[in-house]
Amino acid sequence: MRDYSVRQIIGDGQFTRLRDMKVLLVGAGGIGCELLKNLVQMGFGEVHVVDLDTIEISNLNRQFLFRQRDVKRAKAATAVAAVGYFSSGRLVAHQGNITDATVFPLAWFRGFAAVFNALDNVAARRHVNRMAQFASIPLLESGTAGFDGQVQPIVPGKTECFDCTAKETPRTYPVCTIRSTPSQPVHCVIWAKNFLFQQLFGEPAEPPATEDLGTDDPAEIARIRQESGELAQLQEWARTGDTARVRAVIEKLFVVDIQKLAAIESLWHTRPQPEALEGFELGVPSNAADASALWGIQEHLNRFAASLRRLMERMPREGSIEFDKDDADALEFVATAANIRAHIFHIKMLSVFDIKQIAGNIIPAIVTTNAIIAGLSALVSLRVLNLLRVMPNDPLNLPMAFTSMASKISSNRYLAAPRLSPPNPNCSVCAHYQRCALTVGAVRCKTLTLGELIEAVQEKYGFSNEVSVVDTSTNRLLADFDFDDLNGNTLEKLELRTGSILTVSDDVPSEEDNTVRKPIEFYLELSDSATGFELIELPHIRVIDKETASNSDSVEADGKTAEVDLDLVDASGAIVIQDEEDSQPDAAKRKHSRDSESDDSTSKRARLDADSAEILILD
Ligand SMILES: Nc1ncnc2c1ncn2[C@@H]1O[C@H](COP(=O)(O)OP(=O)(O)OP(=O)(O)O)[C@@H](O)[C@H]1O
Ligand SMILES: [Zn+2]
Repeated sequence: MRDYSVRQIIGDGQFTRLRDMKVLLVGAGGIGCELLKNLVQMGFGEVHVVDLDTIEISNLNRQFLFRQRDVKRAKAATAVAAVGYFSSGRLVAHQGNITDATVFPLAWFRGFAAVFNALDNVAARRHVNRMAQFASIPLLESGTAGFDGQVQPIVPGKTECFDCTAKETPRTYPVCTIRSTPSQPVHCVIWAKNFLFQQLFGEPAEPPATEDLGTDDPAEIARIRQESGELAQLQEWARTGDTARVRAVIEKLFVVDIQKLAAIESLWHTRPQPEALEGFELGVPSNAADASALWGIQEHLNRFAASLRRLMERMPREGSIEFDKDDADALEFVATAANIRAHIFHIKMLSVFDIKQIAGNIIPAIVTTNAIIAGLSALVSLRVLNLLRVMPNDPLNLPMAFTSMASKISSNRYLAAPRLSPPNPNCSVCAHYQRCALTVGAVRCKTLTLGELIEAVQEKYGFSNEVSVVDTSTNRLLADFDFDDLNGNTLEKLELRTGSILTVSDDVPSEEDNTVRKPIEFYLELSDSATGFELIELPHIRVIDKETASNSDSVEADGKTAEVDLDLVDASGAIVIQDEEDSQPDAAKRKHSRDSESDDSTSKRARLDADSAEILILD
């Protein structure tokens, strides 16, 4: 009997519960295909799979539910069809973007016993995390990067959430390191790809502001500015496909510019001085082009000249060329330019293959890591769903699993399972606010004004007369203690709809009990079925005093409005909040101190969780 093993592990009674459970899997890629197979084999009663994408040929090497004939078909439906023949439960596929609140509203999330994330980007992960918090359902978050992988169980209110720790943003380098003082191969690759290739063949870009150059040295700033001006000439040659100028371009980039740079003595007290390629010769590229071998400088020069010529020839036809690692001319140009620059600056040269990985921001997906992580995610879910009776009263003792070979968490073990942390009191997603859904009839939305809503909230939860209301989903300030211009507008006019998140906060102590209320986030749901003529039905939640809710004294009551810069008004009349780090949650901006053990695992996790498309592997 197929269920035999699971029944043995969790017992017949618990297996009956599992058979009744409906779970959601988001993402049917590398981890998702493995996980779907696991969930079906475990016997969950109903599994829904969401994926927005269709199958690419490059997915076939690791997304084993897909075959050649499936290329271009929807991932979710194909994956479901592939496991259908051994499934004893109900399977439902959805092709769509999980962040689309009209297709996947909060009410829909509420129907699941647990959500499994098998995504590849931070934005979607963050969205599902927030929905799981609103719906109060456990989330099994997972991710892999090469040999590293991680599973984080998130139990709302009990363990830290995906946003409790800052996620790494793409790595950036000061302009001066890239343009003047490279010291690592990656600096040369970025110069070749993001600066040189972009300047010669890309859409014209704004020059960086002086304060962004990362240096105060006036001679160096003047040189960078002059170099940019001289590039205009090179751009003109590239744009018009003037291939007679190939030699002149090389002369400018690798001789004249380097001589000028070498002459700025202040730069070379602590670094080796670059050496210009004076008297270089150009020859014919050799036929043997092994991309994983290290070529000599002459071969690089020959190939740089040849790829430059080919790209120049394309320019009059194509207008501009965007860097694409799979465009052979573009890759050869960037790889050879990076290595010639590395040679000049006495930096190690790399193979074209290695440069392709760096320039394409590629970390190879390892099918075994995906399988291990999917297996752990499925196993941990038994604990999260209380199907295993092991220390059920200690949610922090759920294993958060890491593979550790590459992340060096432990040199002796491949897997590490550190204890979970409780929610970070400063996390804007799981701790800083209280949250609940607010259902308004679709018809009522056309008449209900913002002012009426504010009054109802004040009355129900004991807020003062000076509340502020922010539409967090679009970052608009709708009302404030000295901004009530929109109070007469209806929710419909304010373009509030299903999926809008309204944050209501207050800094003034309530008259009722002289305490300052913790801000509330309302997830707005418009319902066709909600009728009734009463104002609105506000959910019953216990409104906690801000001081008791948070034991941190460094946090302001309202992280969002505290950073408002009131200078932009949108079409609806709302004030657009100019938040310096829009994409970062409040938690990400604040330092979160922890003990050293969890610090270590946290920083590892931040690295693993970063959007894989944005990670740059350096060594
Ligand atoms: N917002 C989203 N809504 C639904 N599915 C998503 C969303 N964002 C990403 N996904 C899906 O999550 C899956 C992640 O899988 P994986 O990391 O293996 O990436 P991939 O796109 O399949 O592979 P690769 O990036 O290497 O081509 C993909 O199938 C992707 O379509
Ligand atoms: Zn959190």
